[in-house]
Amino acid sequence: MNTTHTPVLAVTSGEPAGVGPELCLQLASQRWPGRVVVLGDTDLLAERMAALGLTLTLQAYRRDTLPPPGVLEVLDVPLAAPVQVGRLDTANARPVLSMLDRAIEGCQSGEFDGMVTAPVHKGVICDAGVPFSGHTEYLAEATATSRVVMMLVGGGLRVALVTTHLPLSAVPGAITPAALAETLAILDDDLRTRFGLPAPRILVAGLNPHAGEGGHMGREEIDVIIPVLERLRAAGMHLSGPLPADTLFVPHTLEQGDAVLAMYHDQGLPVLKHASFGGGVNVTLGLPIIRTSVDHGTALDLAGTGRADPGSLFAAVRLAFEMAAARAAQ
Ligand SMILES: NC(=O)C1=CN([C@@H]2O[C@H](COP(=O)(O)OP(=O)(O)OC[C@H]3O[C@@H](n4cnc5c(N)ncnc54)[C@H](O)[C@@H]3O)[C@@H](O)[C@H]2O)C=CC1
Ligand SMILES: NCC(=O)COP(=O)(O)O
Repeated sequence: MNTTHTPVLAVTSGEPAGVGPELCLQLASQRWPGRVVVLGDTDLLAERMAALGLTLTLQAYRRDTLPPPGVLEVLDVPLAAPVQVGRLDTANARPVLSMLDRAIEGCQSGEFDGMVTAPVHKGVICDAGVPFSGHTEYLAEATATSRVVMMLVGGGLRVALVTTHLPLSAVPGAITPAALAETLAILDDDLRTRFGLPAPRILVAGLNPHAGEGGHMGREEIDVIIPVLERLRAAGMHLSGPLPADTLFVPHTLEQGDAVLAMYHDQGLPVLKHASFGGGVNVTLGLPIIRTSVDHGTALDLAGTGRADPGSLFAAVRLAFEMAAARAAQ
């Protein structure tokens, strides 16, 4: 690793009416192995700080000026409309996307070593007229990456998904041989290169109850999943499955793998969140840049109360620094 380089992370503060801004303020309470730059509206952050009785110093981010210890660096991304805590406003949807654009641009140019995202509200961005299904898909498009993989880490588990934010009715059609093979290739590669596992063992879930029960409860296992797994095993990957998803998560089975590949969002994430909510991290694999995120949403019900748990954001920042260090060491 280049010892003279101080790693810099961009942290987008997300939906301004939600808990993101106040969680970002709490980043100043921790010591980090590099610079943490919060992207958001400076006035809103100052307002939220005063409302919660927090005493810390906000300082405008300047790329070439190291901040004194203990201050929170802010890269100002002004909002379009005043914010009422807990109340969504479509007027602020585009500034929320501008935070992402600025962070992505900074990661691509080398200004930032990675980005960490506080939660956005997908619905209000769509209501503002911008089709948006999640950071994961937005980042893939913005970086011209044809496939990325969502993986959540926490509670001793790593759970990746073949499909992300699509209606349940569209899931079977999206489990194609290409989608499954590309997802496994990205997962296998990132577990080796970014998570230090030289021969990752992946537990692959079936799609249907009991992994299709020999074709009596669905044919996706026979028609798609088994042939892909056989092909990739022959190519050297360590894959188990397709395993019935209801028993895949029992301790005895989990011990036999380093990561789980679930077929869809609500097959994998409820288990992960049950095991780790408040301390889990969402990582986007397969991107040319480093991106981690919290495991929770905008929590509009908690915004402005100071009761939101910052544990997941802290874990996301920690992991992004670790990934940046691993990349620098390669
Ligand atoms: N990374 C992201 O940008 C994510 C965004 N979302 C978005 O957030 C919005 C709201 O989603 P919901 O399903 O309501 O999930 P949510 O995570 O916002 O809330 C679910 C429950 O968890 C609680 N909670 C959330 N964060 C917490 C924290 N830090 N500390 C303590 N309690 C916390 C909330 O108060 C609520 O009771 C949706 O638009 C969704 O798409 C959801 C997940 C991730
Ligand atoms: N359930 C995870 C989630 O919704 C986060 O998605 P993304 O915004 O990280 O794509």
